[in-house]
Parts: sequence; C-alpha cells; structure tokens
Amino acid sequence: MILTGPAIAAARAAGDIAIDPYDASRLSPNAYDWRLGDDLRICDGDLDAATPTTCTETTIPRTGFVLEPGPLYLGVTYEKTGSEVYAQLLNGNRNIGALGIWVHVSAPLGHQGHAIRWTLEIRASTPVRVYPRMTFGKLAFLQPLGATASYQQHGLKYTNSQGIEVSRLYEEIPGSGRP
Ligand SMILES: O=c1ccn([C@H]2C[C@H](O)[C@@H](COP(=O)(O)OP(=O)(O)OP(=O)(O)O)O2)c(=O)[nH]1
Repeated sequence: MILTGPAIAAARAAGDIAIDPYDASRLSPNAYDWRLGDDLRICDGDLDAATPTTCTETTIPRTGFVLEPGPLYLGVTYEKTGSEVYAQLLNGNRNIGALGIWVHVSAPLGHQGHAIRWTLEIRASTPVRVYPRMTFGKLAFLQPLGATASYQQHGLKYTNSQGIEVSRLYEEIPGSGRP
C-alpha cells in the first residue's frame, strides 16, 4: 500500500517518518516532492565494478550546471529521509522526465531503518541545466508486509552513508582492487 499525502504528514507528526527539511506544501496525493542537493560528483572515465569509482567533485552554482549526455553524475537529495516503519521509493517526476533526466539508475528502493540523504545516479538524455534545490522528483512511502526488518540492524554496505557515495560493489568481488 502506498501512503497518501495526508498519511505521510500524519506519519511524520507521529515520528514514524523523517523528512528533513520538511515543507508541507511539498506533499502531493501520494508522495513528497524532494529536491536536488548542492553537491555533484562527475565520475571519471570508464567504470569498473571491481574498483572504487573516482570522481571530480563540484558544487552546483546558483546559476545552474549543465548536465551533459554521457557522463554519470552522482548527486544527493537535499532532504534526509527515513523511516523505521515504511519503505521508500525515490523517483523522478513528470517535469524532470520531460527534461530528459534520469534521477537514478535502477535503484529506487529505500529500506526501512535507513535514514539518509540519498545518493543519486544522474544521467541526461540531452544537455540540460539544473539548479541546486530544484524539485527533482517524488518520494513515496510504502506499507511493508511481513516481520519487522531494518537496514540498520543488518549492517549493510551503505548503513553509515553520509551524502554521496560511490558503488561499493568492489567489496564483494574477490581479488578486486579494494583499498
Ligand atoms: O539510488 C539509490 C538507491 C538506494 N539508496 C540507499 C537507500 C537504500 O536503503 C540503500 C541500499 O540500497 P540497495 O538495497 O539498492 O543497495 P545494494 O546495492 O543492494 O547494497 P546493500 O548490499 O547495502 O543492500 O541505499 C541510495 O542512496 N540511492
């Protein structure tokens, strides 16, 4: 089941959902309108799943930053969101899709028990200028079914994520160039 906007507001008031900073006017019928954070990492060259990705870091100026087709950009949500009770689905929205922007690459799920500023894997289909703290998509909350589970308790790779993080899949690949 997906939470309605009023249900998201009520769950936040009850302490079951954290959205920081929060702005009630960003609620829509079934989601919260999240924003693009200020920082961006531009991934360098070819990527290798067995090696930590190297990136060039930048801050998106108030005058905007042009995303180009081709490079993979790692961005971050402006909001820190999380819930011990609900799972989350982070996506773009109609406005962002119509600008040819992918806000993540095949990674929409936020686990229960994981409160973070999300890492975004951003791609552009055509050159497009983006601005810090612009609305970048919709965040939905889902009522899970089954025994209680928490990402935090499982101590998975991104448990202690602080802002933008590169893929840590290299930790799983035997003989990889792990640091
Ligand atoms: O684009 C995304 C997708 C997910 N997450 C966060 C939320 C989620 O709770 C966590 C783990 O996501 P996922 O389960 O997809 O990670 P994984 O690649 O399977 O790694 P792990 O082994 O840690 O589960 O990462 C992001 O920051 N950005």
